Amino acid sequence: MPSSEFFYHCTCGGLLDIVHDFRGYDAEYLKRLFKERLSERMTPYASGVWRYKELIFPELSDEHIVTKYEGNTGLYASELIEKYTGLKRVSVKAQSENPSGSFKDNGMTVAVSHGKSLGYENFTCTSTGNTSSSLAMYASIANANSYVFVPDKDISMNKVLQTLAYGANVFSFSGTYDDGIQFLEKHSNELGLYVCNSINPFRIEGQKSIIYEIAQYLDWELPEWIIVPGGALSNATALGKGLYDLYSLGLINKIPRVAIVQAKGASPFHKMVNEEKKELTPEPFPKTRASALNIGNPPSWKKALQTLKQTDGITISVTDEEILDAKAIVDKSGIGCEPASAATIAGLRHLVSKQIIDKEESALCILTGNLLKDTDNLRYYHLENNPCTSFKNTIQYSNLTLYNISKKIIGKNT
Ligand SMILES: Cc1ncc(COP(=O)(O)O)c(C=O)c1O
Ligand SMILES: N[C@@H](CCOP(=O)(O)O)C(=O)O
Repeated sequence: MPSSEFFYHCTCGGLLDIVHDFRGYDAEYLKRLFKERLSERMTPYASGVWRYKELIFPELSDEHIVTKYEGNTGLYASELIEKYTGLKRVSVKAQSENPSGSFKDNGMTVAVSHGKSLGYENFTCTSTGNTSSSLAMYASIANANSYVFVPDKDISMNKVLQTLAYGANVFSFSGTYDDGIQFLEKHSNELGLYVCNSINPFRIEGQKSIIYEIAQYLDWELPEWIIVPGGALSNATALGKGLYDLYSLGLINKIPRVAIVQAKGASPFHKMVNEEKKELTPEPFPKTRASALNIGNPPSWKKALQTLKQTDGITISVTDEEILDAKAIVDKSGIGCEPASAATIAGLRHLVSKQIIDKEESALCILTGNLLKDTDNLRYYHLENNPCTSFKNTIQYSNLTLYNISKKIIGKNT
């Protein structure tokens, strides 16, 4: 039995937020501490999240930390991406290299550690597949149970299989992520389940580490723009909060501008900002091939609005075609990502072409999920959509035909 029940909402109905007292922290001391911890091995501080424990969850005793040394992901530049976006100074942070293959691990390690510290043994989430894979992985590491609720359509089966493989109990339901959240908000406490969706403020605290790690890697000087995809808006929320921490602690001296990119078919936040509305109108039937962004009622929209205010940020939406074309570029660059992540590259290309981002400025895109998370879209883009690479035909070629065809194609490319 948990020692105390955990609630996610304030009595006003809004989501809870965690406020730290950073008084007494010195920027130079923190920089030294975080640098020293880069050489840690097999202690919680070897994690790219817990390295920054003082800024995330200082009160937690180390024995409660459930970690898989998440974070510590690559920061890359690519000529292909530079050409595609039209920006000379662009880099990508590959959260896709996290242990379960998505940025969710940065937040999940903190949420599961917190739940365990309260004595919970039963964890839950609703998910389009990445949150559930991440939760299932950490719950198993913690010898706990996970119960996850996934929509019965428009999500990637690879992610559901990954979730099952890690040992979760999976319930599929008819509806979207938004319906799943409503269900958990109503029933989780009664069922004794600890919710690991991003309505849980500990998820947001953990996800702040993404921007901490980027800042530390870049010697505390950030690019002019940071671009994130927007679904439930947890990433955008954590980014704004993390940037504010870094700035108020004196670890950076300038806050970059944030651009949040939504998929056109699931863009209620962008619409609200664009139409200068005060309240978000939920999209009842969100629909995008970037299934991780298939969210019509993002729980964290108020917090994400705060990010826009604090960073002089902007929003944009991009079509599925733009997302898949941008994804093909990221994949071909050798970095790779799932469609939702590529929304950032598609968005950046748009912003540069509209001169909202100047060609001389610098930008960093956060790639949120791994290339292999969604093979349906790979099949659609590279096989179904492209007669040249139809495996059905290739297998039927005789050796001689194959030799002649490949010689022709290779000759054209060299
Ligand atoms: C791979 C991936 N990218 C982007 C997102 C959107 O992030 P957020 O919901 O924090 O806006 C998600 C899921 O939420 C995701 O799984
Ligand atoms: N893409 C997400 C949906 C948002 O989930 P949350 O963790 O922010 O609640 C997923 O993978 O489920």
